[in-house]
Amino acid sequence: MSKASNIMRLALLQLKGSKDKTANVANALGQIEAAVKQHKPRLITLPECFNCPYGTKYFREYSERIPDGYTSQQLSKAAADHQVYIVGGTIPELGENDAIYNTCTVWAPNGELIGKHRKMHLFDIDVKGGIRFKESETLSAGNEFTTIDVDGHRIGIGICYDIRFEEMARLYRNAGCEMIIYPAAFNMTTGPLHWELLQRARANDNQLYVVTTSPARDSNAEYVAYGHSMIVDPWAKVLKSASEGEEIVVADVDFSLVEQVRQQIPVFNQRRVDLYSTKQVPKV
Ligand SMILES: NC(=O)CC(=O)C(=O)O
Repeated sequence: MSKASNIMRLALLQLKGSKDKTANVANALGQIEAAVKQHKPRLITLPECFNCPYGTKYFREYSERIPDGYTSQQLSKAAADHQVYIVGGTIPELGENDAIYNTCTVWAPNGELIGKHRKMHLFDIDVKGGIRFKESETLSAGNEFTTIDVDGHRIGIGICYDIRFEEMARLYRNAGCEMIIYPAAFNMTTGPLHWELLQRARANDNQLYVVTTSPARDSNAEYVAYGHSMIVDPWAKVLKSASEGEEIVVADVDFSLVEQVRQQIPVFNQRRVDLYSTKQVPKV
C-alpha cells in the first residue's frame, strides 16, 4: 500500500487493572472512546495483560480464544465503531492443545483482525532481593514474528520481555519496519534502570520508532507495573512519556524522520560484513 501520510497520531492508553475482567475491558473501552473523542488518533495502543492481573496463577482462568472470545469481540467492535486501529495490548490466549499464550491482537478500522502476536521470549527471571517471575510455569512461547501495515507504514509487534532481544528488533528493521510497538509491563526492579534505556537502544540501533504501553502502577498489586508508557523517535529521543498513573499519551509521529536518520547516519550501509556475519535466516 502507498504511504497516505507521514504523520500518524498515536494514543497510548496506560490503564488501571483489577481482578475483574469485565471491569477491565469496560475501562479500556471507555478510555478508547475518550481518546477518540478528545484526540482523534489513527492508532491506539493498550497495555500488556490489560484484562487480567499479571501473574502466572491467573492466566489460565482469564484465558480466551482469539478471535471468538469476549475481549477480542469487544476490541473488534471498538475499532469498527471508532474507525481506528487498535493494538490491543495483550490478553491470555487459550490456544491449540490447551496451551496458554500471552498474545497481542491488532484490529483494523473495519473491525478485522490484522495481527496476532504471541510473546516469543517468556519472562523467566530471578533477581535476588528483587523480583522472581516465571511465565513458563503456565505460558507457552510464540514462534512467529508479526508485522502489520498501517497506511503504508510497516510496524513490528513485540511484547515486553521481547524488547530485550536486539536480534528480534533487527529482524523487524530488516523487514522494512519503521516502528515497533511493545505492549509491556516492566516492574519496580527492572523498570527504573532498563525501561527507557532499552527503548532508546532499540530505537537508536535500528533507526525506527519504539512505542511501549504499560499498565498504570498499582502499589497494592501483587505485580507492581512500572508505568511510564513511552514513544521514542528514530533519533532515540523520548518524544512523549506518561507518569505512573492512568493516563492517555498522545503524539503525532513523523515517519519521514526514519528515512532522515537512516540517510544521515547510514550505519546499515557501513557494516563490515566482510568481518562479521549479518545473515538473517527467519522470514518476517
Ligand atoms: N514483564 C516482562 O515481560 C519483562 C520485564 O518486566 C523485564 O524485562 O524487566
